[in-house]
Amino acid sequence: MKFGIIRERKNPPDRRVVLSPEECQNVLSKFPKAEILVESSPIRVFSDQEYADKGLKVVNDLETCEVLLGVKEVPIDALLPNKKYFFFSHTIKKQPYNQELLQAVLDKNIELYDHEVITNAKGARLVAFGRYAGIVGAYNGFRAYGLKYDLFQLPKAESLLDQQALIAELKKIQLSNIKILLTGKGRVGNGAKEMLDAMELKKVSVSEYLNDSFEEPVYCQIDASEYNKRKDAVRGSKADFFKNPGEYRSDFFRFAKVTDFYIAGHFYGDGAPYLYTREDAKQQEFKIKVVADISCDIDGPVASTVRSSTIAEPIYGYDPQSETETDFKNEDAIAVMAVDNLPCELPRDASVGFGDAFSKYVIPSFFNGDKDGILERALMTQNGKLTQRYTYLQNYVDGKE
Ligand SMILES: NC(=O)c1ccc[n+]([C@@H]2O[C@H](COP(=O)([O-])OP(=O)(O)OC[C@H]3O[C@@H](n4cnc5c(N)ncnc54)[C@H](O)[C@@H]3O)[C@@H](O)[C@H]2O)c1
Repeated sequence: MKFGIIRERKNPPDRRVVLSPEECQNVLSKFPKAEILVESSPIRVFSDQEYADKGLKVVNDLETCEVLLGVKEVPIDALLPNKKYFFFSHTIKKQPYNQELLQAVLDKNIELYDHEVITNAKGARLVAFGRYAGIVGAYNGFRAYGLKYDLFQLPKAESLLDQQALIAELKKIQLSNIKILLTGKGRVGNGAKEMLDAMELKKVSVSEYLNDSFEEPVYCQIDASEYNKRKDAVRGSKADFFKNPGEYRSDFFRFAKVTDFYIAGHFYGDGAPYLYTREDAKQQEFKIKVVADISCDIDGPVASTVRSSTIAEPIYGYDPQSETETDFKNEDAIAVMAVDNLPCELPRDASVGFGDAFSKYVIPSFFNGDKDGILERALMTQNGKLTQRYTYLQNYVDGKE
């Protein structure tokens, strides 16, 4: 089986890669029937030379490969017909901007495996960049906090080598006894938690967070059952909330009243209540003044996120009273960090972590007859048609929605 590591071609340039030079070596040593070619790239976080140094062939043409591995969407004119491709196609939610891409995939008889739908039998995702979004998002949030109050100036994450370098910077800062709230206990939430723990911040329970005062900065990590409650006052649960989000209302305001810096790392499901609305943010008691919104749902559950921001310009201000954007340093402004491609700021670590999971869960499937069904579940297109699991995209492909 011949794999090809493709060059990323999307703009702005993405420096990440599915398999690092070391991970390629691991794959080759574990699977004697595997071959890997690497398409030359001037922007990849690992240089052509780093691959060559590990004995890999760096080429300009992947025509002889059967399986092509990439991260971001492949531009239509760069798609090679009749190949198996892995990348994030951003089509499973019928995203309008990638409708033509999915049509082209079908026209070119490509077998598309989307990273987002690589799952185990229970439906849990197996390969993702979320942890790195959490790591960078928490860091960027502290950076925003320092800039808003002119307390300290952290360098941009993208200028630092890896997670350890980010942690080293965070350890230098002095914080007063602020309260930091973190929502989400999945990949993103726990990535952010890694950073808070590395800073040796004290973790407190919900009741301590809401009721007590501290002599040092503290944080509290909460999940859906803590920031939502059932409308009928019956005791709810996370599982019940996932099933019946419409039966719940937000219970976030009690946290908003005591929080200085909020890190949003939850998933927001359709039909769930907003954590805080524009009205909530207008209230005198609403205390939050810095938000690192890693979840980054626009104009929705975290109302101050009126747009996403960019790695180049990561912070903007939201004025709750006028509901408009303003200078984030203004006294009444909420400083918002809502970068939607955070893992790109830590391309080396993100690629290593992603590749580790990819070679553990996906590569073996090519050599064991896909005994766990991983390839079968992730395969979206075959023989110029959507596979059974993805026929719900037919109207989208036909241009009817
Ligand atoms: N800004 C970025 O660059 C970036 C990068 C990656 C992911 N994200 C976003 O971060 C969010 C979290 O991603 P993740 O990988 O941590 O997800 P995850 O599935 O690993 O964790 C989701 C968390 O949200 C909670 N949750 C609340 N309501 C939920 C619901 N209805 N369904 C499922 N979970 C629910 C879960 O309990 C859990 O704590 C997603 O919205 C994702 O799009 C942003």
